[in-house]
Amino acid sequence: MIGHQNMKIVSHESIAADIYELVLEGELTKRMTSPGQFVHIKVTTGNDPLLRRPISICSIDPDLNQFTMLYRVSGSGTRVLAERATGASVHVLGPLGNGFPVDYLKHGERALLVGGGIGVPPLYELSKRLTERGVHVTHILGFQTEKAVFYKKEFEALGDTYIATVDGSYGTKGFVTDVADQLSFQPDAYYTCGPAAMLKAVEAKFKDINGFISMEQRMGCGIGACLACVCHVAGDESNLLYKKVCSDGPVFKSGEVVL
Ligand SMILES: Cc1cc2nc3c(=O)[nH]c(=O)nc-3n(C[C@H](O)[C@H](O)[C@H](O)COP(=O)(O)OP(=O)(O)OC[C@H]3O[C@@H](n4cnc5c(N)ncnc54)[C@H](O)[C@@H]3O)c2cc1C
Ligand code: FES
Repeated sequence: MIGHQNMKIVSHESIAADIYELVLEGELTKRMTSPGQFVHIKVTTGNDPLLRRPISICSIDPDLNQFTMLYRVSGSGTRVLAERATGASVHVLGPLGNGFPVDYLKHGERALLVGGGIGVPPLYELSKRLTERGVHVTHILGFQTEKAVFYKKEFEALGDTYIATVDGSYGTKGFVTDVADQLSFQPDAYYTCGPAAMLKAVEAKFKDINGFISMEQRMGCGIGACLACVCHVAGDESNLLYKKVCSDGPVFKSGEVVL
């Protein structure tokens, strides 16, 4: 159920080029149950910027009432967020949207998790949940360059982890699909989050396998009221049917929406 709360910053640090790890504490954490959901953050106590920023839930620790987000500084809102110090609080609305279906796969089955850049974070909590169920996970994580790589060790602790960088400075040179071409097994399902071009390529590559795709779209309200985030339903020739990424997604079945 959606709630909102001023949550305390218990840790906030830079972990890669322009990438920050932010740990927040508060009772709202107890409502965070599904990996792939996101929160809508008010980055300051004032009105500039006015709009909240959607950020994925990366990891949940219900015992400590804490959850972790990873974000990239890309514009005015995330720049302000990066200046918030440990001990301060930020107002959080969430958890929002529908996450990845963890129970789709059974014990002993194989999941392929494919993340690109700032689409990697929600796959971490997902991977934890899948491994807890006895699902074998393989991760393919794509970044621009070595300095942008994050959470490699964390993913390696859960399953085989392959890194691709566009400039070849770390891991395989190229895209996540270049690594996927070399896989020696066929996954029972795939889960993916990242830039639209990557999602399209992954969906095309695994067209015979069921997959779950988390979309990133510019958002306003985050709760299904403003229509800022709509995307078209696949196969709808009238082009009149749409889904709201914030409340119908952000996770959709492969082939469900136009990427
Ligand atoms: C469901 C979801 C999960 C996301 N998870 C993460 C995450 O875990 N880590 C992370 O770094 N980023 C994530 N993003 C992208 C993140 O929301 C944007 O990078 C961020 O809002 C940019 O804000 P800004 O102030 O830096 O940029 P600005 O360009 O100043 O933002 C201006 C406006 O555009 C919106 N906006 C800009 N870029 C995006 C974008 N790519 N997606 C959605 N809205 C955008 C902002 O929310 C704001 O309303 C996610 C987006 C969505 C939709
Ligand atoms: S952001 Fe308002 S409807 Fe999705």
